[in-house]
Amino acid sequence: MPKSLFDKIWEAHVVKTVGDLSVFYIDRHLIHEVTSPQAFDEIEARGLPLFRQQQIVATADHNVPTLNQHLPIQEPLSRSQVDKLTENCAKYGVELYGLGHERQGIVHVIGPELGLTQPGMTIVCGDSHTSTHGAFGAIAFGIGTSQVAQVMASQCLLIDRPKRMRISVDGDLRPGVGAKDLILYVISQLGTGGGTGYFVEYAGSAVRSLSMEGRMTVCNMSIEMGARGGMIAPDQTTFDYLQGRPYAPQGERWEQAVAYWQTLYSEDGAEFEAEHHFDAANITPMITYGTNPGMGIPLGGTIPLNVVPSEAAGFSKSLEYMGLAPGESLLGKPIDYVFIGSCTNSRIEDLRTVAAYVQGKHKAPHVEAIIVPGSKQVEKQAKEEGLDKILAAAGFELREPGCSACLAMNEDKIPAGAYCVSTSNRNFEGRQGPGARTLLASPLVAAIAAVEGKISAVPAYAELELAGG
Ligand SMILES: CC(C)[C@H](C(=O)O)[C@@H](O)C(=O)O
Ligand code: SF4
Repeated sequence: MPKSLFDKIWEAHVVKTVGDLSVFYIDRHLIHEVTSPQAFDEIEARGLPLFRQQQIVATADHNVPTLNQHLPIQEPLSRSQVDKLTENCAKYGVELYGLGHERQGIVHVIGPELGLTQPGMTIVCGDSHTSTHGAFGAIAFGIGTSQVAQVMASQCLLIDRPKRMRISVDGDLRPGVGAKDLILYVISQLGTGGGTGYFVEYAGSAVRSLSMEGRMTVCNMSIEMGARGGMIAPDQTTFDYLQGRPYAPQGERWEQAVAYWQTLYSEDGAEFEAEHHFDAANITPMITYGTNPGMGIPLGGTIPLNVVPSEAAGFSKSLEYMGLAPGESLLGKPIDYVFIGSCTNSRIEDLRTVAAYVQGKHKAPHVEAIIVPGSKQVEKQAKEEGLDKILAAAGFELREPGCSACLAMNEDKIPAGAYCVSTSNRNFEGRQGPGARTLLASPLVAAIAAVEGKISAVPAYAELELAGG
């Protein structure tokens, strides 16, 4: 029977089945300061050793400040979380890319960057956006804290097998439309529960044409439609990205690895419990207007006038929180903040996109524009390429790496009532600070909004529309 990409990796990692559940082997376990302390406590309380601590890699990202990282963390809770991680890693011999390390960064940015994330692997982390790593053709998913302890103790998880879904996007993405628009579009079509119970494979020519950064953006947001994870079959783009990275196989082992990775694709006739097809030509620059990532519309569109009765109450509450009305267009809406960052869009390509647009321009005076690179390496590369100067000249503040205002667990908060165009992945109430109003969009849409001081059309796309393209 023809196998899917998911089937191949799944079957290679099932140690044994117990009724409907499988003992599933984990190749890489990534940890951070938020969800690891309780797991370490449990290991400690039970007097267990870490089964394979060399397969665990840690970073400090959620609680780190993005200014003056060389100084002790001021905020007591954040400091204790990060200190605890450092202590636990030292005690248990876990490799840590902590604050001050030249390769520190958001866990989902540094995994791929270090070459820890590889095709065919199983990767978990106590973090929902672990789905990001699926961009390399891995089965990667977020787990709860008790499961973090389970993997620490056994390098395995007891889980049920998810159903398979394939989402194909074919055709060429239009100018000004990127990976973020693609995934916001898909989620707006399928809804935040559209992927529940499934593991998604993204396929089709539009997906194939994306860079690794773009593929990570897409897989990152799989969780926002309820999916367990997302994945993309590895190809030459994947191999080129990985070659020479610190943890990537070298020499003869590289050749062997590539030969194996080339077998990782869904065969013709492979079975999927659900399939969806989209045409890339229908995807426009996107923006969200509500308080879940499924509430997205084309940038030039209008907020729906009404929704199905079962969702009416939530819809009204959401619009009230956002200070927006049904039928309203977002174009021309003044904004207060622009946040470029998060594991969705804080990689070098994202910073390049922003810099290319803002070069020779300046942000609007009333807008605060913050760029938080995903990792020290992204920050370094941005400086090497001179992007820091372009961004500074345009009035953008380039900070130090971390999760930052994506979820405001550090000092970086958007004030109550303020509108923030954000390249992150969640627009929940209070996500960026109590009362903050988040509008999710691509780095390009965010950069344009910063310069214009209001939500504005993407020029390349608008011209195309005017030309009848
Ligand atoms: C703090 C962590 C557990 C959480 C997650 O699981 O996703 C965070 O990263 C987020 O994005 O909300
Ligand atoms: S950047 Fe945001 S979404 Fe990503 S791991 Fe950090 S808090 Fe979660």
